[in-house]
Amino acid sequence: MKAVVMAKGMVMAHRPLPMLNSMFSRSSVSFAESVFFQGCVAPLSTLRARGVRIRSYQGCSSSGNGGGSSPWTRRAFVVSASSSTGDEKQPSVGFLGLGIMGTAMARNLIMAGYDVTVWNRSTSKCDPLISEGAKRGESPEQTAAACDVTFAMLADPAGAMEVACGPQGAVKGLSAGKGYVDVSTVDDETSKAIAEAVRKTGAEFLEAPVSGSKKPAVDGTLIFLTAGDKPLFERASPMLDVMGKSKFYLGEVGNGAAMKLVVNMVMGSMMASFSEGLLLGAKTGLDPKTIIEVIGQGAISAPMFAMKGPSMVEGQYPTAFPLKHQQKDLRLAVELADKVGQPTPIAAAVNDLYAQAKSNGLGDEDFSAIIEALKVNVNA
Ligand SMILES: NC(=O)C1=CN([C@@H]2O[C@H](COP(=O)(O)OP(=O)(O)OC[C@H]3O[C@@H](n4cnc5c(N)ncnc54)[C@H](OP(=O)(O)O)[C@@H]3O)[C@@H](O)[C@H]2O)C=CC1
Ligand SMILES: O=CCCC(=O)O
Repeated sequence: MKAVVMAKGMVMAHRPLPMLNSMFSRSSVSFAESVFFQGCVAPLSTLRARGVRIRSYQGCSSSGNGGGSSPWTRRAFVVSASSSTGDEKQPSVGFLGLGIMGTAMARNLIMAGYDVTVWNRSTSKCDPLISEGAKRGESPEQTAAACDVTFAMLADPAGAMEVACGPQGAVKGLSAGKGYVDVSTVDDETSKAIAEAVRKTGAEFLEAPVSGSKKPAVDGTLIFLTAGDKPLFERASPMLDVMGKSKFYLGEVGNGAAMKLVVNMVMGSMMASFSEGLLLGAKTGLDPKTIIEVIGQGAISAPMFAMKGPSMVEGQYPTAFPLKHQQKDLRLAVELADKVGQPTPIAAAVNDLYAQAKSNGLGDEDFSAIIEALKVNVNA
């Protein structure tokens, strides 16, 4: 099967798909970059007119290979030539909520050639994506009415409910044949309430919270934890593949939310424990950089420690995952545990710590700033 490699909306090379998959493995980025700089064959509009359709996406980071730093030059798409009739129309996509995650995810859909309409409460956040080819949605209702499938990436349960079911909510624009995919991290009850409202319109619902933070969102390597209407899962899969590296279908609505809360409950505790370790070691005179190195070589090594540790030692917390959202997830996890009767004393204690950090003004910092709350406690 022949396929097409594209970057920045331009065709770069035609190769058999298995060859492309190996060429564009994460270790062969330099080839992607050289292909990018050497050739372009046809613009995306020509491909669309010919019925070419995106099949999958490889997030090729150029870092360390001397490539450009612009997100436009850091990736390539693999698209398959469509059937000779080219009769499968690409769905139009709505994206509601352009925060840290939503902006990067919507951008990947635009770059993959989808017809994307974006909406955000603070409208100025739409502007960069509009200049990259998106249409401006007037409201969640109008966006959902205009699109085949609409994604929502909101801060919390209240935001997700407002955007789906509020006065100008997406539900008012939905009808049979459309789909609503909520990728926000919320609790199962919120997700079920949105599912019910969506399904009453005849549209389909999928919850699809993501594991992975700002960089995986930029690189298109998120992990989708989906549940809900299977036909919508199948219909949305090409879009999920553009934004992510894998996807799990977990059955009934609520299971995706629960999976996401389990992941983030563990993550919040890990970060708090790592912070305690760094501070304890430093108090005893150990070099924190050596602590990070030792941890990185053993059984408790984690990409998160390697990635965040060095900046934590410098007292820097560039926001990828805001601390206020980590606290929200711990709170929701503890509430879920309470509902199903599972003791989670560690998560409950860690939730209190994050809540305290949030009330001390750290909410908009990265969640790794939790170490600051422990410095305050220790010195108090
Ligand atoms: N950052 C991360 O690493 C990850 C985050 N998540 C989850 O994804 C979701 C989004 O996270 P992130 O992008 O980081 O968050 P941000 O805080 O950057 O963005 C939040 C978005 O929600 C919107 N919003 C909040 N409340 C409302 C409301 N009442 N009505 C309409 N819009 C609202 C904001 O609009 P406005 O711009 O107007 O404020 C903004 O678009 C959260 O549920 C988070 O837990 C999941 C995985 C990773
Ligand atoms: O929810 C935020 C980050 C989650 C993750 O990195 O898996």
